[in-house]
Amino acid sequence: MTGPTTLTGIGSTPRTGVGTARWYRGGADLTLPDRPDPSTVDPAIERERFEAAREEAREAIRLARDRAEARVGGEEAAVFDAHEAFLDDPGIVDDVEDAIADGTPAEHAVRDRFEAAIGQFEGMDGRMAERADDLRDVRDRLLRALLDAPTPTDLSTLPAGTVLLAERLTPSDTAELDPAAVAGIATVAGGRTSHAAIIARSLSIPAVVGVVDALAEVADGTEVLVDGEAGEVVVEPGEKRRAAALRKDDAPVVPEPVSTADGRAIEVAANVGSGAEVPPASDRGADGIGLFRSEFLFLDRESPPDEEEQYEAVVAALEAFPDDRIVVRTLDVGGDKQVPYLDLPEEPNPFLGRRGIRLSLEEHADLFETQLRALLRAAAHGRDGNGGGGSEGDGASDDDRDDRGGLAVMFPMVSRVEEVEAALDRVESVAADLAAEGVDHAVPELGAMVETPAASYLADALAARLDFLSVGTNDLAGYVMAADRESDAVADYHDPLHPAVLRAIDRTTAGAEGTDAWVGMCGEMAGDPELTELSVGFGLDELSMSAVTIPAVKERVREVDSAEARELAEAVLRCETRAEVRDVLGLDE
Ligand SMILES: C=C(OP(=O)(O)O)C(=O)O
Repeated sequence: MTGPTTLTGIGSTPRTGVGTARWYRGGADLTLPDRPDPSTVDPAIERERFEAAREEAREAIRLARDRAEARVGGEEAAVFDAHEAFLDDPGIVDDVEDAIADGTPAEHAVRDRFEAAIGQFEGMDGRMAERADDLRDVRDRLLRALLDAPTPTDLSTLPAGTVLLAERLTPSDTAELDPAAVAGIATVAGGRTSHAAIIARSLSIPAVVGVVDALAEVADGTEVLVDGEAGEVVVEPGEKRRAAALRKDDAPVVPEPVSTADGRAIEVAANVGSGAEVPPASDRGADGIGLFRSEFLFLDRESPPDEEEQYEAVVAALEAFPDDRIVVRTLDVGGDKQVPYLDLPEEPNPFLGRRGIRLSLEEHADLFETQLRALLRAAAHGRDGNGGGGSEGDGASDDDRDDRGGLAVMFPMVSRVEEVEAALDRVESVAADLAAEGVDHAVPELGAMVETPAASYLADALAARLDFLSVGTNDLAGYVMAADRESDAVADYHDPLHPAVLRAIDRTTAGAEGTDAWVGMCGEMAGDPELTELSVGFGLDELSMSAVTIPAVKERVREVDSAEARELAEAVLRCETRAEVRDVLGLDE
C-alpha cells in the first residue's frame, strides 16, 4: 500500500502518534500435534501435565498482574485476577479433567474447552463479547506451558517509535508495552471496552481498534499515523498531516487535578456535546465535566426526551466521574440551535431573541420542569447526594478540592437577576414536589453562564445568589462585539482577545470576589494553552474545554505563577486594541 491512505476504525485512546509499523503475530506457534488414539493416552500423566501448566500459567499471570499494577494501577491490573479465576473455574477445570479421563491429551482438552467458552462469549453482545479476549489470553498461556512453546515476542523491548499492528492484542500483550517506545497501536479486532483497549488507554498509548479495512496490507517498516481521537490510521501520512496531528498531542495525559507552580488549584474539565464524549474526556485526564450541553439530548429527533432518558444520561456521566463535578447546562436552544418540534418563535434576529433560560421560564416551562426533575433526581447520585455543596440553594459552595464531586446545574443566556430568582424558585418547587412524592433527590450546585454583557455587569448580584458562574466566551465575544459567531464577514470582530471581551471576563471574576461562588470558563478560550496564564490571571477557578486540549492546558497550569499571571492580566486590561493585547501576550496577529 502506498500512501497517504486513511483507514478507519474505532478511536480507543484519543491521542495521536506516528511511527514505524511493526506487525505482531501473537507470538509462538500454538498448533497442536494430531490427536492420538485415546487408548494410547495415560490420563494420570495428562492430569499431571495439566496441573503443572495451570501452575505455570498462574505464576505468569501473577507476574503480569504485578507488572501491570506498577505501570497502570490496581484497577486496570485487576483483569489479571479474573484471568487467574479462569484457571480455577470448576466449569472449565472439571470439563478438562473429564476429557482427560476419557483419553484426551491435556492440550486438546484445554483447547476444546476454551474454544467452547470463547464461542459462547463471542455470541453475546458488546462488553461480554470482549471477554472472549481474556479467555484467549488464558488459553494461550496454558497451551504455551503444555507445548513448551517459547514465550511470545518480548513486547516490552520494542524499539522507540514503533506503531504496533496486530490482528488482536490480549490484555497481557498490552500490559507489556512500554508507552515511551510504542507510538501507537492499531488492531483489526477488538472494541473500545476490551481489557486490552482499557490498558492501552491507561498507558496513554494512541490506539485505534476494529480497523477491519485493509490494515493487513500495511507492510512492516511503513510510516503510520494512529489518530485515536478520529479513529483513523493514516498510512504514509505526509509531513503536513503528521505535524498537525502531533502539534495537538504532545502533552502527556495528567489524570490527577493540577495546581499552579505556587499552589493555586485550577480544575481542568471537559465540554461534552454527547454521551459518547464522556469516556474520551475521562481518558484525557478531565477533572469532571465543566459543560454538559444537554441540548444534544433534544436534537435530531421528533419529540423531547422524557425525564427518565435525561436522568439516565446524567447519571451515566456522574458514574464516569465519581470523584468530580459534572456541570449540566439546562436546555440552551434558540439562536443557532433550532429544534423543529418545539415550534420556537420566528424572530428577525434569533440570537437576540427567545433563547436559553428565556424559553425555559416561559414558553417551555414544562420542558424545564421535566429537566429539573431529572437533574434533581440525578443529583442524589452525586457525592453525599448533595452535589458537593449548596444543597439548599443558599448560594454557598465549598471549593475545597476534596469536596468538588457531584452534580451542578447551570442556566444559559442569563441577562437578568429576576431570571436567576425565577429559576431558583422553580428548583425549589420541583424539590418540594419530589419530596412530596417520596422520590429520592437532592439540590445540586446551581450556577449561571456569563455569556451576555448584562450577566458580566451583574456578576456580583448573580454570584451572591448562586454557587458558581461560568464564562461562555463564544457567545460573550459575540454579544460584547455585536458580531455573529457564525458569520465569516465579522469573524475579525468575534475575538475573545478583544480588550472589551477581556474586560467583561475580568468584571465577572471581580464581581464574584468576596462571595462564595466559584468562577469557571467554558468557552473555546479556556482550551487554548497559550491563554492559560491569562485565564489564571483573571482569577478563574475552573477551565472547561474540548477534551483534546486538556493535557496541554494542565501542563501549562503547572508552570504558571499566579502573581505573574495577575500582572499579565493587568497589563492586558490596560490595552485598548486587539493588536496591543496580542503584543502583550506575545501572539502573532
Ligand atoms: C460554551 C459556550 O456555549 P456554546 O455551547 O453556545 O458554545 C459559549 O458560548 O462560550
